[in-house]
Amino acid sequence: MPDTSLRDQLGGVFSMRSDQVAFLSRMIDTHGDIVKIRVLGIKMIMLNNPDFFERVLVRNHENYDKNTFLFRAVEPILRGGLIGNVGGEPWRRQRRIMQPSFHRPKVAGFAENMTDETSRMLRRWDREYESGDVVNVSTELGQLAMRIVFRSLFGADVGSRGDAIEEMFLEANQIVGAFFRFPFPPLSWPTRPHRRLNWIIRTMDGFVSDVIRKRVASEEDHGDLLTALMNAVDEETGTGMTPLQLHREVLNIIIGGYETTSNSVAWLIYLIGQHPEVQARLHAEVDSVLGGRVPTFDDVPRLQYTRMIVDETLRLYTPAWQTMRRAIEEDEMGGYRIPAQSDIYLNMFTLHRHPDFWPSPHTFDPERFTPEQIANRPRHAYIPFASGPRNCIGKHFALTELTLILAMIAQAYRVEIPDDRRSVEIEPLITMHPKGGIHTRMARR
Ligand code: HEM
Repeated sequence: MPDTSLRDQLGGVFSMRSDQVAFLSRMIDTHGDIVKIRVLGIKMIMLNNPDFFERVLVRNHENYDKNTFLFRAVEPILRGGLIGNVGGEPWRRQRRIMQPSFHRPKVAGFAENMTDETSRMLRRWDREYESGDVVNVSTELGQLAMRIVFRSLFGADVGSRGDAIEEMFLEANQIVGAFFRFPFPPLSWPTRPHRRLNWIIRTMDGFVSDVIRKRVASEEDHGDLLTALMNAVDEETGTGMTPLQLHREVLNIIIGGYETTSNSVAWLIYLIGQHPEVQARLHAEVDSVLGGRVPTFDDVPRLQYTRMIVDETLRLYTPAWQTMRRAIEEDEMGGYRIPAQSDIYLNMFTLHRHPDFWPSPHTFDPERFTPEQIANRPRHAYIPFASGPRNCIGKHFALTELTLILAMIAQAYRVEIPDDRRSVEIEPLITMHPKGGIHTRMARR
């Protein structure tokens, strides 16, 4: 199997810290779609081909679990919740219990939270900004995504703590993101940022325990995700979650559902602001489908071009851009032997820009997502929500949210990226951030 040279192994220590994505892209350009990466004593096999992704995530998924250094490293944060759960029967049971709470009818019920919160944000923009003001939309959209996930989970119980919790989340993400770029010292070492991270986790725990405790005492059905999860039972055993497991899953849902969507909307705004012709078509679609009214869940399938913009944005700036698996038994891929116990590194950012499947891969072009073009590509060339049994449980929630938010912003505003803000670097933290945020000129339509 192609291997990183000694020079790259040594240089990789610096490169992974300064520009991880460029380093990994270079390894693929040099060696092809399967390559051994070795940096700082960490060994992993990086894959970059739709067939290989399909093998790991779908066809031979039973052979791959999450017992990898990446998930072990974030265990103090995810603590056995669905995202980092190693796999096997404990994961399967949790997923069985939780899956119905994310089915279509449930998501339909959350759509109103999404449109209500977006309307509130737009009304505030109308009050606070003059038409033509330049706004850092990343901050605004972070708040919006947090409010939507909190309101969907806790109904009215979020209260005034939402803003403080959002700030803590951002800070935690910076600390963990820095750790991912350079995983030393371990999170368990009491450095200043790691102590701060622990404090944030304890504060979040306090908040979540508080809400759950009140809920258990009240026994009321609040019609939110928390109630659904509290009442959810495993259809095979008839048992539900313990309060501790529920607590962990709530935190995993916040972690899975906040940053990913907030960054996606920021990139959406950036890309339509850079492409006036796409924005004009978007405006034409939302005007004709919605005629000025607030969209509903049933409008989502009709907002076809809006959805194509969403899909193309998730390709270019795929939020959950990397993950890992461990090969339990030996396997084979592309004629190469994958030894048992290998760490497998899956990078969706490079996969989604693979030149064999994406002509002009770095160009924004929503036309890639017409039904004809989708049919002409291998299915696993595009997997922003992963694939197979461990795909994103919140996929429909997220796609509904992104489509509704984009449609509502487009109904109200024309966005334009000022010349001095057009070049935005990616910041690969846990999710793919726009470095310094997205600044746009917002003109009321
Ligand atoms: C644009 C938005 C989103 C993207 C791109 C995204 C992406 C992903 C990906 C790639 C995975 C698989 C991770 C892996 O295999 O290591 C995943 C898992 C997960 N996501 Fe999302 N996600 C998004 C939104 C959400 C939302 C809104 C929620 C919850 C409301 C959520 C909750 C979860 C959970 C709980 C898992 C773990 C599932 C399991 O292992 O069974 N995500 N997500």
